[in-house]
Amino acid sequence: MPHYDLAIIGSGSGNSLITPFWDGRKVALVDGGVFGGTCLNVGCIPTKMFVYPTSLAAAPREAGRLGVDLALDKVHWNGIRDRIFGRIDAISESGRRYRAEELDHVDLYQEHARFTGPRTLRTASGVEITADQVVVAAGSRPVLPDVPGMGLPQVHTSDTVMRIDGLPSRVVVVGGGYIAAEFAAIFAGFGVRVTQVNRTDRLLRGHDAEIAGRFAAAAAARWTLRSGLALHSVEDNGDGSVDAVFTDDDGGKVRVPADVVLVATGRTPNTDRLGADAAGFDLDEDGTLAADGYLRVLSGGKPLDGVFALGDAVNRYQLKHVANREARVVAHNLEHPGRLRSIDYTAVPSAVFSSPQIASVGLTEDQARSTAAPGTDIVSVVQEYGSTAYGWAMEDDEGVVKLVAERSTGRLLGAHILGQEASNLIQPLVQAMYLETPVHQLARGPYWIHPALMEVVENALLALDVDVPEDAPL
Ligand SMILES: Cc1cc2nc3c(=O)[nH]c(=O)nc-3n(C[C@H](O)[C@H](O)[C@H](O)COP(=O)(O)OP(=O)(O)OC[C@H]3O[C@@H](n4cnc5c(N)ncnc54)[C@H](O)[C@@H]3O)c2cc1C
Ligand SMILES: NC(=O)c1ccc[n+]([C@@H]2O[C@H](COP(=O)([O-])OP(=O)(O)OC[C@H]3O[C@@H](n4cnc5c(N)ncnc54)[C@H](O)[C@@H]3O)[C@@H](O)[C@H]2O)c1
Repeated sequence: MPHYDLAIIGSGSGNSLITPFWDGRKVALVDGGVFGGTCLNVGCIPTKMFVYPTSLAAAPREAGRLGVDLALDKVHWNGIRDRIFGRIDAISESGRRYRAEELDHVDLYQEHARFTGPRTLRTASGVEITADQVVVAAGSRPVLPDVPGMGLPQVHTSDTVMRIDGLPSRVVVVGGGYIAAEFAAIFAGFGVRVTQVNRTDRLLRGHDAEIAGRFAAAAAARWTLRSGLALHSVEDNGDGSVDAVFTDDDGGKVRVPADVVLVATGRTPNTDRLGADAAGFDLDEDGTLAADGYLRVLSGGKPLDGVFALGDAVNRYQLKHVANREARVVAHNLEHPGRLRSIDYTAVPSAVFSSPQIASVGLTEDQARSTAAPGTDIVSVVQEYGSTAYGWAMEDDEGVVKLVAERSTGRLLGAHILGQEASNLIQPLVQAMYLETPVHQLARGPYWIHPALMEVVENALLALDVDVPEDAPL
């Protein structure tokens, strides 16, 4: 039975735990999937490598409004696909080889494993591994609704849809979350007839209602949006195409023909396939591992020494920058058991790389108003890109910055941006929330470059009706 100083399940964010500290110590890295995990192979990176070319393909529509006639000649899907995965597959393989073959102190087990005790694992081939310290970085996987037709070759999740052969003519996207929004934009930008179907009227739940509403209006101008329909089945038409069949609130059937159906109905943590019960690990209601602030896994409500978790297996954000931060905390705690550091989830931002983009941090307006202490005055503002010089240059009529703050203190509670470069424009607002910089100081202290698109953020801050102290910068 091989014994290790450290055993890690998951080569995604878990891979970064193998720092020089472990040179001369024994490490087991166990991954039953593709080396490098979700973000590299089937997540953030390949999706964004499709988002950029699709934004170029959508340029003629934008340019025409500005007096520049552009034409899209052809989208070489297979060429784009092969360029993207030519890079990614090579990175995954060289990472795998480095761990498997070039590091004497690391053993890579390329198989599924289950816990048989808190620090004991059994791999699929029957190897028993024990370790002084263990990290669960097992990630999450797509969930498919339990309806007929999910096994048809035309039905995909985000794990497979990026590798399909040839650009389909018609894609049905099922779901109203991040993945649905991003892939609907990718395919629509490439000229595919996209129908996005959501169960409820509300896309991007969890986002500020006004931003989600504006996004839905913008999306409906780019692809077909249907709501109030639940997936009933996918049926094979026998000619290579399928019908995605939905039921409406009255039980009526709606059929949408498609060449590809992308099911994007959420992801579930891989903790159910881990033997968490045998290990005695506590699970939260959503299936994530329960952990304390030091990211030690709980058992019977108490932290297990030397058993840590990170990423989608333990947090509800399901975001790579959160998994990366947790990995830094866990790496420190593994190396310094006497000086544990805790994770800080202050002001976690996120972005949806759709068309238009959305970026968000902090509370929605509804959350701010409903959680405010009695007597607290909440203020908000919506500033249009089109109200700034760069917005005029772009003839923008979609983009907005929405800010939510506390009037008396000028504390920024939430920021929500819809439009071009939203994922970049949000960053000074993330900094302000993290560093607790009041709105009047952020707006009036630093210079903001004129006439950059970022002026829309400056103007939103200036327009927020917060109390400004007399000695505030002018
Ligand atoms: C399509 C898509 C786009 C995304 N885009 C973004 C984005 O733009 N920005 C962003 O911040 N986030 C994005 N995400 C989310 C992000 O990819 C994840 O939050 C992140 O990759 C999670 O990392 P992780 O280390 O927790 O898990 P993973 O990277 O999933 O690693 C877990 C690994 O554990 C292995 N494993 C699991 N169980 C076992 C077991 N029992 N035995 C052996 N091995 C096991 C798996 O094979 C896997 O390789 C996206 C996700 C998807 C699906
Ligand atoms: N840019 C990013 O940061 C990014 C991009 C992609 C994914 N991700 C992460 O991956 C996670 C998973 O993404 P996702 O879009 O799959 O999940 P999600 O939770 O964002 O959305 C799931 C959607 O599916 C719908 N749904 C659920 N069950 C359904 C059913 N049976 N029938 C019809 N609709 C159903 C829900 O109403 C919801 O609209 C996200 O939480 C996100 O954190 C992040």
